[in-house]
Amino acid sequence: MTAELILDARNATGESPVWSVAEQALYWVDIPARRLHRWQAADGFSQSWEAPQMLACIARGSDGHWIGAMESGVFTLTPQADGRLSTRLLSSVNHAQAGMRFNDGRCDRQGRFWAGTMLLDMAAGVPAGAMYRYEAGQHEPLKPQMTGFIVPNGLAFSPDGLTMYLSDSHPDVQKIWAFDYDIDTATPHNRRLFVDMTQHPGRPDGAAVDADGCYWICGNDAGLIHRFTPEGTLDRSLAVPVKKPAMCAFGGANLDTLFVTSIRPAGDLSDQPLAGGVFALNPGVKGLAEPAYTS
Ligand SMILES: O=C1O[C@H](CS(=O)(=O)O)[C@@H](O)[C@H](O)[C@H]1O
Repeated sequence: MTAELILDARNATGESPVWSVAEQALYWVDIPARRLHRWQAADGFSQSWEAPQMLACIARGSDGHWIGAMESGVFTLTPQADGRLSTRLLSSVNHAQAGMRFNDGRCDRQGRFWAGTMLLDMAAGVPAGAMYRYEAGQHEPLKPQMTGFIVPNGLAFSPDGLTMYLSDSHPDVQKIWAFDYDIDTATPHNRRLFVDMTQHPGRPDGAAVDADGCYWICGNDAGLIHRFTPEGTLDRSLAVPVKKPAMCAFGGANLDTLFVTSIRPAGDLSDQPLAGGVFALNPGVKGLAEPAYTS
C-alpha cells in the first residue's frame, strides 16, 4: 500500500487534519508557522491563511465557521480573501505556567470542543499540560478538566461517543489511555491503559477512529500509522515515506482515504525529503465524518 503525496507542504509541524464533507477539501494547521491550510480534492488546489498566534487544532462549526485553539484560548476562525485569518476569542486559557501552547484537539460526538496544552519546551519533560473543554455559549475562561500531561495527544472518540482516547507523546510516557465518556456531562472517567506504545514502533501522536471503532495512531519517529482494535490489539501498520507522521484523518468522497500530516524537523533530510508533506493512503476501511462544533 503506497502513500501518495498530496502536497509537499514542508510543514514544520503539520497537525489537525480535518476533512470537510461539504467542500470535499482537507484543512489542517502548521503550528509553529501559524498557518491554516486547505487542499481541495477535485483539482489539488491549495491555499493557506496566516493566524495571529500558533494555531494548534481546529474543528468545523455547524454554522460553517471554524473553531480553533491558539496560544491564548479558543477562537472562532474565519479565512479572509487577503490571506489572513480573522479570529474572535470565545474563551481564554490561564496556562499552568509560562511558555505553553495548545496541541491536539477535536470535538466529541456531540460537538463539544476539547484541546490539550503542552510546554513549548517539550524536552523539559514537565507534566504541565492539561485538557480543556469548550462548549458553545461559555464565556468564562477555560477550566482544566484533566491535568498531568507532558504532551497530550491522540484525542479521539469511539463511533458511539462513549469512549474517549487520549495519549501522551513524550518519550518518558508513550501511553494511550481509554476512558468511559459520559455524553450527558461531557466527562471522562474510568481511565485505563489502552496501548503501551513503548511496545510498538513510534511515539503516539495524532489519531482517528474508523467506522469499525478501531483507533488509528501516528507512530512518530517510526514512519508508521498503526490501527488498534477497540481491545487494544495491533491490527495493522501502514508506512508513510517520512519519519514523523503527526496526525491522521479520514476523508475523500467515500470517507475511505486516510490523510496524514507530518513534521519537517531541522537538519539533514536527505533520507526523508518529503518531511512535512501531507499524504493520502487507502487503508481498506472507512472513517466517519468528523463531528462539527455545535454552536
Ligand atoms: O510539537 C509537537 O511535538 C510533538 C512532535 S515531536 O516530538 O516534535 O516530533 C508532537 O507529539 C506534537 O503533537 C506536536 O505538536
